[in-house]
Amino acid sequence: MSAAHAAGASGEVAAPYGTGPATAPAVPAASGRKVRIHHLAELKERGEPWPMLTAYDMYTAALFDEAGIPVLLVGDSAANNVFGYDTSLPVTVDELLPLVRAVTRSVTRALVVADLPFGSYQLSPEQALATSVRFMKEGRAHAVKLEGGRRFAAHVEALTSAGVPVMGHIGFTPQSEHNLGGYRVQGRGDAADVLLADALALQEAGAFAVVLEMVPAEAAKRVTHELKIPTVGIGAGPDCDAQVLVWQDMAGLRRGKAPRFVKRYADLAGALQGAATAFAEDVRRGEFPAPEHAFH
Ligand SMILES: Nc1nc(=O)c2c([nH]1)NC[C@@H]1CN(c3ccc(C(=O)N[C@@H](CCC(=O)O)C(=O)O)cc3)CN21
Ligand SMILES: CC(C)C(=O)C(=O)O
Ligand SMILES: [Mg+2]
Repeated sequence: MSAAHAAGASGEVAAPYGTGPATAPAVPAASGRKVRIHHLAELKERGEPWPMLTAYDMYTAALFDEAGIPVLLVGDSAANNVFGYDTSLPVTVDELLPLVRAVTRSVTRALVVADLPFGSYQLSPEQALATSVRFMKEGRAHAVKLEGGRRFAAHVEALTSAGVPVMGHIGFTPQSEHNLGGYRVQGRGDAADVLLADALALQEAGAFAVVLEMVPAEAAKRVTHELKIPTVGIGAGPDCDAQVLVWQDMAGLRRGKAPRFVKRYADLAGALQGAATAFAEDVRRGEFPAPEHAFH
């Protein structure tokens, strides 16, 4: 895939789902209708994989929405990818809320999921609900996501009972990186049974989907087949019902070594740095502004 194609410059970004000629789309792709959680369940039934990306601001939210990404995640990975922290642990609800608000303001159809940050839900189901209500009321989020399996089933239950759709997240859970001993694959060998038990508990508690991060492809395949709700993989192989990436990784804005599970579809770092360098040179040479950029 060319960079121009990947960036949508050609205007022919691949239709991501449900656009077969005679069949009604499972997700209201170009119709302008809002994506709902039942659409995602329908995609699983049809065996149609769907994409999810993070978004943290207006332009990315609007572009990804127009590109037909049905679900956007305002990740707590904003810690790393917006605020410049070295882990996702320090980011707060007060830091994430304005990003969630910017994204929900900028989409017409994507389902926007707000990631609950470390410390904002673990204390109790009540704390999880209070935080989620802020993301829904102030951020206008459509759903929330939290990390953890069986131990968080009560939290998920409290949210879904209150009308808050919940996406789970198991496998490698970055908010527990110090407990898990760093960025490591989870669910190898016997731990695959733990992964499945956690996934089933989240489904039972009412989660509408579950992220599987950095788990062996075989374990993710098993969980995907055992669950009625969709699995969303990141470093979890090809058999998940959906795939998610952090947008700055996918678009090559973040520099340095990307995790193995990342595929780069563009070189935004190169493009942006090239633009800034060209602008700087123009100004230093007195070539910008030209007459057409000035008022006469
Ligand atoms: N930009 C970005 N992308 C992400 O995918 C991401 C974040 N930030 N922040 C929050 C979490 C942290 N994540 C990460 C970050 C790095 C690796 C990583 O470096 N993985 C290596 C080592 C794996 C190993 O040691 O087994 C890899 O090669 O995949 C994995 C997950 C996923 N999330
Ligand atoms: C990587 C995704 C699943 C995430 O949780 C985040 O971006 O915060
Ligand atoms: Mg996250």
